[in-house]
Amino acid sequence: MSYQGQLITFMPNRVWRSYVGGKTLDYLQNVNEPTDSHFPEEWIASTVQAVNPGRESHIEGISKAIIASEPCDFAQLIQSDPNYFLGPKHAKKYATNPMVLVKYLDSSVRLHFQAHPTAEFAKQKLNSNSGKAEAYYILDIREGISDPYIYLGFQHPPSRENLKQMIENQEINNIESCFKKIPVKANDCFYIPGGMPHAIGEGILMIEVMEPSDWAVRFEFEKSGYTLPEEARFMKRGLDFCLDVFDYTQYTPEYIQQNFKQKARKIAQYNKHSYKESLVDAATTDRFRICKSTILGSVTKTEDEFFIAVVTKGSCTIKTTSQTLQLSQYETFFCPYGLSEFSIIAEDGAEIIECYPPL
Ligand SMILES: O=P(O)(O)OC[C@H]1O[C@](O)(CO)[C@@H](O)[C@@H]1O
Repeated sequence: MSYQGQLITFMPNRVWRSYVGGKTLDYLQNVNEPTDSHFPEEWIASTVQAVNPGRESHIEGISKAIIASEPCDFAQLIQSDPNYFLGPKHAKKYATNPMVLVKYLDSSVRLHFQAHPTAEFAKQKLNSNSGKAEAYYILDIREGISDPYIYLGFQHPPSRENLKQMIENQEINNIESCFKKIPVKANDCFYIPGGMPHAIGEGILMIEVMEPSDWAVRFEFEKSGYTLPEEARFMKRGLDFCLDVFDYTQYTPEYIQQNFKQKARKIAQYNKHSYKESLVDAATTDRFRICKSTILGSVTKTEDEFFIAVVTKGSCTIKTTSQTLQLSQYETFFCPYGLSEFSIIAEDGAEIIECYPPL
């Protein structure tokens, strides 16, 4: 088959969201007159369909792979050969679900406050195998943003009753004062467990890695002049049900920096200046893993699992037995399980973020 022995690349796959952004993604995708819009995200190698209440007629989220120069539904492609794409061990455990979702997220406004269920909550109460733990790898900050930040966990936790009242009355200033800004900069990586209330600040370009679901408790209803429909707020289950999703623990900013900001750990040395680091692994979560490969010169890479990759710095050429692929900064690819060895040449250096499923 024409996909064998090759890295998989994709058509652009922008997804509608209730907040705005995406101008940088427009620019990267050579769109005429880049502008911020309701398409602030690009879903990468995705087999997940977006849930956008009110837009059910638009089927979006699932990537189109490019196979023999033709677009091809990525979920169907994996279903046609899960042992090749995902590997027999993964396929036995998770069937055709890659179990990891990767996005570019490009915010021009602060996102609405939200919290996602843990996998345990999703299994017990939502009849779903996945919650939505997530991780952010910060790529860039827009010009003019002097204090890039995320909100992460309550620094001044409200009681459940108090939170309920603030949400019902949409007391956004009071909700915001439950948080302190957690500063972020390029190359930072944060882990956001299910249950943790959060909001991504304005002007941030990031790779977001998460469990493969679109579950969200959105507790701020209006953003950029758009009001979320009722069914987009509380997972169609009501506020009381959703108040159980929240982690009400008080986390100081120092605790967040020490415990949720990831520390890179070297796990392989390819040559003198080329190595692989782990950013998110079993020490942090059992939901997905993230690594970063830094390549200078020529390296032969052997992997015994599939991954979704983004070239975050520099550029490189990747050679397999049947393909030579030139990749520039911010280009992406999927490496199938069946492609166990390939070489990467990066004379001027490259960094690649690699996103892996749970073990
Ligand atoms: O509420 P919306 O418009 O679906 O946007 C939610 C976005 O926020 C995130 O959950 C990040 O916190 C993204 O994964 C998601 O796409």
